[in-house]
Amino acid sequence: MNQLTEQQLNKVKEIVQQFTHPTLQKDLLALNALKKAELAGGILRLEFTMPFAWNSGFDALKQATEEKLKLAVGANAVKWVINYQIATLKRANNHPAVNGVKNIIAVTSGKGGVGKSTTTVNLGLALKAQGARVGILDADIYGPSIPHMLGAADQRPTSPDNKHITPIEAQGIYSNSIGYLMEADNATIWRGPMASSALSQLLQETWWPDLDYLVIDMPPGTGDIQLTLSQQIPVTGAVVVTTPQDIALLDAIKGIAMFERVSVPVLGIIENMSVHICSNCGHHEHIFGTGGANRVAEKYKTQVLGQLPLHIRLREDLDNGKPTVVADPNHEISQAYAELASKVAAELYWQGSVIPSEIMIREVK
Ligand SMILES: Nc1ncnc2c1ncn2[C@@H]1O[C@H](COP(=O)(O)OP(=O)(O)OP(=O)(O)O)[C@@H](O)[C@H]1O
Repeated sequence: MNQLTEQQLNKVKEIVQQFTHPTLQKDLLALNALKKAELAGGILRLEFTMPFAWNSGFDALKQATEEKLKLAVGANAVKWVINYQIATLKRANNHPAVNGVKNIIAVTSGKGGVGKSTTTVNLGLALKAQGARVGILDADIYGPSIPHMLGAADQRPTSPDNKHITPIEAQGIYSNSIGYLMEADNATIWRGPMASSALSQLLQETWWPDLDYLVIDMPPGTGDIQLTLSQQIPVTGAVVVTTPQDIALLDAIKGIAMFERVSVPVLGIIENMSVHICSNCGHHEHIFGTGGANRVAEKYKTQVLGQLPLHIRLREDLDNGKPTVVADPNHEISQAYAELASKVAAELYWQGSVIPSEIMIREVK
């Protein structure tokens, strides 16, 4: 039974409305996120529904408002509930959706070796930790490293109906990769014009479970394959991974230009190896310089979504098949990915337009 008086309910709403967070461009009431407020047996029960993965924001909300709420309604405790009804957003070039997949995030880089796969895996896992259902498609034909990074290199997908491939479930997310289908050395035969059509086929013919976000590790570079793929894949938004070095930044600019040419929205730049953190003493050192990604973002009217450190732990955990985000969720690296994931999920929502007919309801906690 709801024992809140109208006055108390208004007070609760006011406190919720006043909460601000970097991921919110509208307050929670304007977003229609507060679905229920009830007081029973001294416990205030608040139920929210959000259109993008928001567990970090929810934690911040609890921290900032719990004491005020208890005081306002005379409750002993607050029971917090968050549900997700993650929005499906408009896809580039109005492509039809991939079965089961609400939103596709393409992780790209203008050149190889900047940490695109590292970013894909940790971003995917961090999006899951933010409350979303996540898949990863490894489209990096030049080096399909995702199976190894997820500790699933020995697994092989099955095809129960001889038409579709069942993705591999590892670390709580679903993945598919050319790396699962053939030995690493043979993957190179996928180069050339057949690569892009084969990759589109892999995307379409994977039996994805219901996913809020499918993160795609795109092949590095800005050549024909990348261009064709960007045109073929129903991308919601692309992110460009770069390092602070000038040369990598120049390649990032080419990447941004390529997406603009094929009308794929660029969510922003992710600066990898932004600062070196010494694993012995924790000292932070900007070995590749500072501010470059910010300058490019400003010039090309985009934004820096996150800055990830260069840290030996990141590489070691990936080599061991247990990415840092799951191996040590409280590590400062994992915190940086959590921040990145909540920013990516929020930006996707705020920059996109919702396709109402494709909304599905799902309870998470
Ligand atoms: N921030 C980081 N800190 C420490 N090691 C990193 C970091 N980012 C990437 N690495 C390591 O650098 C190597 C290359 O990274 P990764 O495979 O992610 O690059 P990539 O851009 O996907 O490469 P390619 O484009 O050639 O596929 C890997 O061994 C990875 O563990």
